[in-house]
Order: sequence, then structure tokens, then C-alpha cells
Amino acid sequence: ATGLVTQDPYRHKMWGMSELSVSGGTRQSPINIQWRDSVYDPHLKPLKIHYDPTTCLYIWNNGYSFQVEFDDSADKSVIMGGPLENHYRLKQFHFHWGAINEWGSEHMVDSKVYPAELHLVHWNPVTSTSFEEAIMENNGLVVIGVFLKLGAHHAGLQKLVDALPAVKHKDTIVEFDVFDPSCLMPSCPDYWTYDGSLTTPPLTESVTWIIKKTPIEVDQNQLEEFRMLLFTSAGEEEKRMVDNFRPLQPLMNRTVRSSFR
Ligand SMILES: NS(=O)(=O)c1c(F)c(F)c(-n2cc(CC3CCCCC3)nn2)c(F)c1F
Ligand SMILES: [Zn+2]
Repeated sequence: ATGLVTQDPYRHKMWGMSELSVSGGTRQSPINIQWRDSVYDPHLKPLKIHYDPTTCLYIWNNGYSFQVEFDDSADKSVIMGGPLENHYRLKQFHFHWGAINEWGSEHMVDSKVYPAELHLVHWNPVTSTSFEEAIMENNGLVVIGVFLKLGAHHAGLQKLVDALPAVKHKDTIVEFDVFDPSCLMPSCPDYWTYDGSLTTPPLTESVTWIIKKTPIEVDQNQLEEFRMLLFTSAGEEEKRMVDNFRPLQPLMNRTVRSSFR
């Protein structure tokens, strides 16, 4: 399936390094998780998630994806446990998806691609005083990745999908209050974890990735609503927001640990 992703989907972005990892990067993301090479770590604890739905602020189209932002001024929506030394605050979540169901996710599992991937981005309030600072810190961020697969209608996601027409164009925003992103988590507790990077600029190597083993199911109409968004601002020539995933990066000297046998 990786052969399908020949074009660099961010080719229209003048990042200069979208194909290459950060020059000299040794822990770039995303990667292909080879299940048989992952190492079961019995010391990994269950991940604990406590999201306060009232910390949800708004949805906006940032020109890469649509992003749901949270009030991170206190320890109200936090994760802890798993591979983590302390708690991390939820800052935002967003998705990556393809033009068609055959590709779209950033990570892969044994070269299997999913049609989309959810990222919940958290930062370390113990070692950083802000999200912006944490982005530059080693292990300043934790991102939980959840694969989306084509299947049953996802009632929790639909609330988000219904708001997308209001953020069709880049730099548009709509208020979005009281949403609990826990509804987007699979019930299975199993995950892989590895040290990596942001998959968008500034591509800093500050992320502890936690990738859930089990995908959530969404239906065709819901995926197609993602694909109706635009990379472009109002008034510009329309470019559909699709294929907003970064190409696979080399594993280099890293081990992926699993929380399950
Ligand atoms: N795919 S990912 O790796 O989960 C992922 C992330 F982890 C991110 F943190 C961001 N991110 C980027 C900014 C702008 C910052 C604004 C302040 C200065 C630094 C950039 N906000 N959040 C992001 F866009 C993204 F896609
Ligand atoms: Zn992402």
C-alpha cells in the first residue's frame, strides 16, 4: 500500500523538508509499526484518560486539517499512566485522511494503511509553562493516535461532522462547546508507544506517541464530509483538503513497545 503513496501530499506546502525528515532527525514520525518487531513491556501501565467536556472551545480550519481546541489553562482534561512519568494536558485534536478510503492514515501497522487517523495532542505542564514551549522540549508532547476504519456510523463523531460546513475554508472558526473526545477512543486498552516527532511543522522531536491498536469505525458519509473541507481560503481557487498526511519516516535506532502480548 505504501507504493500507492508516491506523491508527497504536502507537496504544495513550501516546507522545504516535507519529503525529508528534519535535517539530522533521528526520531521522525510517522512510522510503519511492524507488529512482530514491537516489544511487549510489562512495566507499561494502563493509560488513564480524564477529559472534561466543558474544556472544549472551538473548531477551526488551520489549512492542514480541522482542529478542535481545548482550554488548557488548568489540569482539567488530562492523561496519565501508560508510558508517562506525569500527567499531560489536552490542547487540541485533529485528523489526517485520504482522498479515497485506500489511504489516509499517517502511521501504518504492518504496512496496512487506514482511511484516516485521529491525533489527540497533549503537553507536559510539569516541564513546560505552555504548549508552544512544550513543542520544543524533549518529551514535551504526548500524541494519542487512533485509526479510523470504514464501518458503522459513529454517533459521537457526527456532532463534529455536523460542524464541518462552518469551517470549510482555511482560517474559519466555529464555536464548539461541550464535546468529550473520550467518545472517539476505542474500548480496547491495547497500544503501541515510541519516541517520535510532530508530523507537521516545526517537525520537532518532542513527541511520545501512543498508538491505539484497535481502530474506531466511521461510515462513508462521515469520511466524505472530511473530504469536503478545503485547504484554501474563501475567494481562492478551491483545493480540497485531502491527503493531509506526511510520508513514512525511517525507524532508525528505535524500538516500538506494546502494552499487550
Ligand atoms: N500530527 S501531530 O504530530 O499530531 C501535530 C502536533 F503534534 C502538533 F503539535 C501540531 N501543532 C502545530 C501547531 C502550531 C504551533 C504554533 C506555535 C509554534 C509551534 C507550532 N499547533 N499544533 C500539529 F499541527 C500536528 F499535526
Ligand atoms: Zn496529526
